[in-house]
Amino acid sequence: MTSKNKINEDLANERRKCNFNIEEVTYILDGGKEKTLQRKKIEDVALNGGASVDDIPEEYLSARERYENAIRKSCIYTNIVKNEVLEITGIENYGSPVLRRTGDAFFKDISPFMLHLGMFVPSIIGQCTAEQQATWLPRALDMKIIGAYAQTELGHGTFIRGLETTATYDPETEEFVLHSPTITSYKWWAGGLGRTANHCTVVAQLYTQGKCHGTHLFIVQIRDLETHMPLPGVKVGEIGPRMGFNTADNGFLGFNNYRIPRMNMMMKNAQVLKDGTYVKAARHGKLTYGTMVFVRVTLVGEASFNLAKAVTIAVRYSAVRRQSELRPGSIEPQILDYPTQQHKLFICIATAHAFQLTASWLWNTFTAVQAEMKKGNVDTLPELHALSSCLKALSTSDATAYIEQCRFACGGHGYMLSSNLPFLYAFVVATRTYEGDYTVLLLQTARFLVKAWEQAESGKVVTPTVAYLNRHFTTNGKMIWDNSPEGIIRVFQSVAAGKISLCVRSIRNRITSGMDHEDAWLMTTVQLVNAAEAHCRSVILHTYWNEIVRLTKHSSDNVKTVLNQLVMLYLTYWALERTGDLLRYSTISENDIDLLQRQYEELLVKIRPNAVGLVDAFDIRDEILQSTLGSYDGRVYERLMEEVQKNPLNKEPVDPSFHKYLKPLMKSKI
Ligand SMILES: CCCCCCCC/C=C\CCCCCCCC(=O)SCCNC(=O)CCNC(=O)[C@H](O)C(C)(C)COP(=O)(O)OP(=O)(O)OC[C@H]1O[C@@H](n2cnc3c(N)ncnc32)[C@H](O)[C@@H]1OP(=O)(O)O
Ligand SMILES: Cc1cc2nc3c(=O)[nH]c(=O)nc-3n(C[C@H](O)[C@H](O)[C@H](O)COP(=O)(O)OP(=O)(O)OC[C@H]3O[C@@H](n4cnc5c(N)ncnc54)[C@H](O)[C@@H]3O)c2cc1C
Repeated sequence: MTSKNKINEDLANERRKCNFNIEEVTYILDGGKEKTLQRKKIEDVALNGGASVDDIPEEYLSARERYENAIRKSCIYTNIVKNEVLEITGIENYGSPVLRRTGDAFFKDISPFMLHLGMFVPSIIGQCTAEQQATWLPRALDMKIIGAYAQTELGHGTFIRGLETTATYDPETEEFVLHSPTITSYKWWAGGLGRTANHCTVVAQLYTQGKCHGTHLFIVQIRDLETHMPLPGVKVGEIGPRMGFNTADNGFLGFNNYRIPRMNMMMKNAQVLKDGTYVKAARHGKLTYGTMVFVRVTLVGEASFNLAKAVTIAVRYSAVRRQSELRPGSIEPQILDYPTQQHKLFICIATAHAFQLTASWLWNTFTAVQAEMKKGNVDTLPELHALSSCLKALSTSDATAYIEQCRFACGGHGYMLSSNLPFLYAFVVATRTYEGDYTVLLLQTARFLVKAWEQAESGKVVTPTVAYLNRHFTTNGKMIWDNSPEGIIRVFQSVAAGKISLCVRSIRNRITSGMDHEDAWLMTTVQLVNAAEAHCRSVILHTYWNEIVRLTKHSSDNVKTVLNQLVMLYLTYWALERTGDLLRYSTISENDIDLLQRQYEELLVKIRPNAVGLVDAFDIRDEILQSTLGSYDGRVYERLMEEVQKNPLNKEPVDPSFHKYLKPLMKSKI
């Protein structure tokens, strides 16, 4: 073995200690052995040409160079996908999580094509008629046209109904006239829009026959396909440097009475006929928000995957890193041996599992609701909206906090961009805001919860994810504390029910004392966000536990044990985090809390020998991790030094600025 492929001795030892079958866990996380094998096959095809094709790491490049380099790599990757990968997966899997995952080997930041695949293509699939799809989809999938999703404006992101861009139908020419009437109506933020896209989905207020019918979606060509020049009537550009997303050319866009054919309105859910007659969405008023629901659902998996990357880096690094001494003269321990370090990291492993299993479950719920909607039944849509909203909010917010925790767990080296942790953080922190801000989405869930509470109060049986509300009305007093997994979950559901109940009481009291409903709701929103968070926690705890029980039925004993330890760690961790709530809504005692604390600390000890095995089970290839601290071989210090060689600042022994500025300064007299 050369020193280049030698595995760090401490990491090798950790792998010898691991007592469970790593592949078995990988299969569970991937959703079955076949899926793992398929993923590995795709990764082999896509990455074996050497994915990270940067001579100079992208962080050293100027904004221009960085963008050009991102486009170059996007094209390399797209060609690999088009020519080789789609043969394995089938065209319908374009944009699948596996391709998204493999793409990370090419970009530390983001591909300018991400929004094309992540939102432009899904909006064609979800919002266009079959005829329109036949026109647009093959061209989009083949990258003959490249799109963005331009919804947010300078003045409005959250409040979609407040968007100002107008699309006015002209029956004379059978065209829509797109217009940006104010500065605040300029589209702002859309990824890929600034420099890359030649088309985009535009969300605009639809006017026909003198009446406004609210926001609708349109496919709009913005650049010439030969010259890439913006078309007359279109003003488009890049919005400027931002925290993360710096290779995504987020853009602005304005229209000056810009005309598009009638058939460029996405007409699956509502239509404008040739004569200008508006035909309303037959099924549900919010179906035009469908692309957002789809992306929120996928973001739960994104949160899991990115957290898995961060904790893989931090756990491997913590096995390699040695620091301090426990007793005078003793050998310095691996930092992974500190319980405080385990406390920081093991919850991240458990959370990545919890989110991955919840993401798969949510995806199944999403496809079931889609199937129902195809049959014309929209009854399950409100629950899906409530679920996808709160799960998107919590998973992105927790992942953000834990990725930062992983970075702190790596000390000074965690600040190096070459660790990849700062990139991961900047990417994930934005997921908390985009596709619906954290608070705003929890308030959407709260609306659903208050309604469900009222239904349960009137004796109606409510849908499964809030079934605990029916129980709330049949039991008296506080929930009896019980330290079993099912017991902890029940208590968390009682906490949620209790909080929702307090919200309803507050709203009613405020109305009784003279407020109108809107003000009473507004004054209660701090509590409502809190109640929606509690509800979502209970959903995650419940789903994680249920899925582990179901998925480990036929697992080997050691896999069962270690996955159970993790889910118990998760339940115990959250019980300890929420002792205030548990004291308020259950019969938990001081003594029970002491026991929980001890149980938690014992779980850290039990999980410790398997920690490296557990992160290996995420099976994230080095090319995808792109981290000096987290590679499989643990050559941390060597990689940090190798990276230094790529630093353009080190090219010459003396920097030209010395002669230009420093020396004159040193020579000058006071
Ligand atoms: C290289 C390979 C790449 C591969 C790629 C693979 C995938 C990668 C993964 C991911 C990449 C993606 C990267 C994305 C980047 C970012 C993109 C963006 O950010 S795009 C902009 C998003 N913008 C928002 O999300 C605005 C948030 N605001 C809203 O959604 C709404 O305005 C909202 C919900 C806050 C309020 O909407 P109201 O004002 O129209 O509605 P109200 O009056 O509050 O509610 C009326 C009723 O409608 C229901 N409702 C609202 N939204 C609904 C919905 N979506 N579905 C069903 N019902 C809904 C409500 O529950 C309510 O129901 P009741 O009256 O209580 O029964
Ligand atoms: C990296 C990145 C990429 C993006 N990509 C795209 C894209 O491709 N396409 C696109 O269309 N958009 C995109 N966006 C825009 C994004 O979707 C919006 O920024 C997001 O939806 C938040 O809306 P906002 O900016 O209007 O925030 P605001 O709504 O102005 O939020 C500001 C504050 O006000 C609070 N607030 C707002 N309304 C309420 C309320 N009703 N109740 C209580 N509190 C409230 C929020 O909680 C927040 O604290 C992107 C954004 C980012 C950061």
